[in-house]
Amino acid sequence: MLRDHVPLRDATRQQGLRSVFMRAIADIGVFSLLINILLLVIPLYLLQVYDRVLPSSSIETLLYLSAMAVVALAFLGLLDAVRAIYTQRVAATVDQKLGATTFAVSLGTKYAGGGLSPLRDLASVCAFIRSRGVAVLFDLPFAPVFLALLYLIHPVLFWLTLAGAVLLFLLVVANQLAIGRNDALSAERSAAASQAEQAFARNAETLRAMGMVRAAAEVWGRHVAEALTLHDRSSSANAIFSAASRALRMMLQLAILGAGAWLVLQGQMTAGMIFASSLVSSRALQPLDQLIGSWRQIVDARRSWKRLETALAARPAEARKLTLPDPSGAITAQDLFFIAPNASFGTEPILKRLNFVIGAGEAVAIIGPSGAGKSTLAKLLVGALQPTGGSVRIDGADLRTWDENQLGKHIGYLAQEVELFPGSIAQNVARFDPDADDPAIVEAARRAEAHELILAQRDGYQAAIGLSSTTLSGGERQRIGLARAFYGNPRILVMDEPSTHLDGSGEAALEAVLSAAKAAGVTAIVITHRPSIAAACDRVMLLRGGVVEAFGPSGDVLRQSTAGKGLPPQRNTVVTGSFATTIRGTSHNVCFGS
Ligand SMILES: Nc1ncnc2c1ncn2[C@@H]1O[C@H](COP(=O)(O)OP(=O)(O)OP(=O)(O)O)[C@@H](O)[C@H]1O
Repeated sequence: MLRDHVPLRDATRQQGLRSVFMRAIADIGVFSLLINILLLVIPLYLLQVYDRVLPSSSIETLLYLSAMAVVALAFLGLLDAVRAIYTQRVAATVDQKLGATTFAVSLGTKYAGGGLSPLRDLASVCAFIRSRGVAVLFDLPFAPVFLALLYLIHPVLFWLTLAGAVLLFLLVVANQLAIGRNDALSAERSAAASQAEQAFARNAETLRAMGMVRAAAEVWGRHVAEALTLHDRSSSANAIFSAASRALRMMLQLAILGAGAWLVLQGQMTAGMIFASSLVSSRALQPLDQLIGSWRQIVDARRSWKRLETALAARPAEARKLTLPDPSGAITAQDLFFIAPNASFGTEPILKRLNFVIGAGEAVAIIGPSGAGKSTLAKLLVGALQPTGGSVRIDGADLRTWDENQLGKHIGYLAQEVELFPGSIAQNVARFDPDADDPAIVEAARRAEAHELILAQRDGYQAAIGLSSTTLSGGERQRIGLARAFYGNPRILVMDEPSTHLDGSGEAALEAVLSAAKAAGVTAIVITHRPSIAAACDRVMLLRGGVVEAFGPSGDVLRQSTAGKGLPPQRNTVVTGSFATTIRGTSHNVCFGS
């Protein structure tokens, strides 16, 4: 569970991980050293049996040697198991230390993995740490030690094995060249397939209703097919190189045996040395051979780690922020400027140097045509987006200087698309606060006029919301989202089109909500296309093309917007009641529309 993870603000987090790695490298290094020493047991045993036991026909020596070898091999097995368990623990520690931060990074907007989740990268790194690949890397430095031993047995055997090692190394390089690019492309295509799958699954009903299932399957299938083709290509190459390296190793073993026999015939070696050197030579080459088998996993893990490290490093430093006095709710925008983070050069900014002040306890409606930047402004005001330039200040303090956990409790935000999360309705209303008390949940629901509709659900407040929360209607979701925004009596309430799904009574309820908020001194900002809701506010801000075109008492601004005073000529507008309504996508003028 997240709560078991180290808190995000632990300043020593990265340092802690480094010390875990250093300690793990030292400990696994010691285990590997002992394991590799014990790997010499069988060659030594053979040497002793051939060169001592057989010439002396001593059963006693044989039994004694065998007992020693069995004990040593049991110890080897134990060490191998301990090393494997230890690496599992290291993986669990990495997961625990980075889990919460990685989760927070995954909530960020853009990730270098191009669709890959940082959590998937963390999982891939941890899977690698748990795998045999780590043991291979730790065994690799002992290969030269085995080579040196061979030199002591006979230089010819050493040169022969060294030549084999060079050939195996060339195979490792060729293997990487053959599969490296394919693997990267295959990962990209898999990510695209999984993105498409998630998007299609979220909108399965639309796909079915409009007969798009086959077309969607084709789009998804294309990505999967490309990924599989690339994966198959690199897997085939990897299989060929693995087989070639195994064959090469066996041939080398044969060559060592042959060369050993020749050296015995020349009187330069004993018979026992033939078998001992064959085993030592195979130990020297084994890590290189295994390296080819584990290569893809090593490369994947390295790539994942690099991406993760970059993303974690790019996270703003989390120095402890001073707890400021609770906000009264005054908002100031200073030269507020926003351009989409991934925008190409020359792209028009979404918001262009906005300057305004909203007093504590004021109710402000933001109106404007589609694409004016209203939702973007709402996100900037609640800190969901960071401004490209300028600042948003709450009670005079830049949003960036507030402790987000402290400020978050005083902000209620209802996004345009209300998403509820898996859990009960009560948990959703209480923002998953583990210490939430029931009266506060009910109070928030009542203020959002959601209490009755929640009670009408089969399990009331305990009703479970699934992954897609489709059992609730759009209006029900919106009211529960509103209750969530009200939870904890926030000082600032930002609602992005809260009336989208509301019927006439819902709209009246929303007006009542606004009046109640005003009476409680809450700063309420509401983005709306409904004239009655805008009229219920103290002031109205008319936003168009990323600039504030008018900001004043609601009556004045609403009159100005309906009269089209000072605005470009109207096109395709429909007059409803006393207000002109935008037909989306065609009008450039009037503010109210569906
Ligand atoms: N992440 C983004 N990347 C690129 N462009 C964006 C991004 N977010 C918003 N935009 C663009 O910024 C403009 C303003 O969007 P925004 O959602 O703020 O408008 P809006 O006034 O709330 O519109 P509506 O009334 O339709 O909800 C739009 O043209 C939109 O395409």
